[in-house]
Amino acid sequence: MATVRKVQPWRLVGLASLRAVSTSSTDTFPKHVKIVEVGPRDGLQNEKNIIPTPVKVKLINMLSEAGLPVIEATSFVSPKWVPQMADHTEVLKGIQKFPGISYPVLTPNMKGFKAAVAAGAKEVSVFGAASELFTRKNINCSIEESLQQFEVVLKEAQAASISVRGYVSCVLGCPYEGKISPAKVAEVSKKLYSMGCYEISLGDTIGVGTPGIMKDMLSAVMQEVPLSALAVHCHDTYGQALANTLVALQMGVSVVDSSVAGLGGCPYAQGASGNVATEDLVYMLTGLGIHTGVNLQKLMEAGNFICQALNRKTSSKVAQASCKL
Ligand SMILES: CC(C)(COP(=O)([O-])OP(=O)([O-])OC[C@H]1O[C@@H](n2cnc3c(N)ncnc32)[C@H](O)[C@@H]1OP(=O)([O-])[O-])[C@@H](O)C(=O)NCCC(=O)NCCSC(=O)C[C@@](C)(O)CC(=O)[O-]
Repeated sequence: MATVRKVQPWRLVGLASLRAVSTSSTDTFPKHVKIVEVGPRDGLQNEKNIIPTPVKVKLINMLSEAGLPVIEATSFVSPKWVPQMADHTEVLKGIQKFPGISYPVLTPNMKGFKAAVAAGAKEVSVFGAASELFTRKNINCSIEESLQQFEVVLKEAQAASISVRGYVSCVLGCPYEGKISPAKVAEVSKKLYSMGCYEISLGDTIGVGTPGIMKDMLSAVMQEVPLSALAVHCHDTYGQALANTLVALQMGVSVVDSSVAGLGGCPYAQGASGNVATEDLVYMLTGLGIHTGVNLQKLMEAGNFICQALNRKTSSKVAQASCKL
């Protein structure tokens, strides 16, 4: 197993000087980007060995210290389907809730929603897909049935003043169906938005997309859902996540999902690697002069902590570089 070197503050001096390298053509980018940190959920859900609950709680607390505005904490899904998330209640109850930070959790149905609310959730996410086969593999129903379940969750959530985010997976390709049409992504996104999801996160679940396809897909979705309600969620399987995210930013998207240390994958999308690393995203945004409110050094400490706990090398290029500088 790789040894994870500790991030030394002096190494960040090198990073700070690199940050001066910025582009002059930043006019089309948003001034501020909201980062949705999905590491504790998307990042850890696929880990084979059960991670002790205190490690998950400490990771989330460290990410809060780093200033991430949204940290997806866990999933209220079936423990038979995703054993790693079975400690959802303990995690959500155990973390320190920082003022101004949201800690959403995944809830596929009413059973998950009720358990999440009982554990103190103030925000939840429903998760659909633009692919019939992926929906079947992931949540054991058709797209239509999934939307019917989500509608019930949304009604209950609205009555309880709980915000709901909606995911659409497989927006740039599906592990079972291959190509997915932008029109299908737009259709599912529109339905989730019309039901009351305040934000739609568009997931390149298996990281197969390239910038041109991202542009076509976003152009179609933007006809149906306001730009201000869109987020992108790019996995980095083919090394395209930052490039795809950059295109989305150029098109005006200002919410980006990412995972500390680039951890992750989906149990129902074999071979998919983690999301774009939050460290790499923050580094790029800082270079573009885009504000995130995230402290890169504290973020790298959180990445270092979880990589040590998992006995694994970080997938963040920025964290790797900072250890070499
Ligand atoms: C949706 C189900 C539950 C349907 O699973 P099912 O087997 O069709 O459900 P069921 O209603 O027949 O229930 C089966 C058992 O699960 C229980 N159950 C039922 N619901 C719950 C619940 N909420 N929490 C806890 N337990 C639950 C239920 O009580 C029952 O227990 P039993 O009677 O056998 O003891 C299942 O398919 C499931 O849990 N799927 C989760 C899959 C998952 O978490 N995937 C990863 C997240 S999605 C993702 O990573 C993509 C994303 C979001 O990151 C974006 C991207 O990258 O594209």
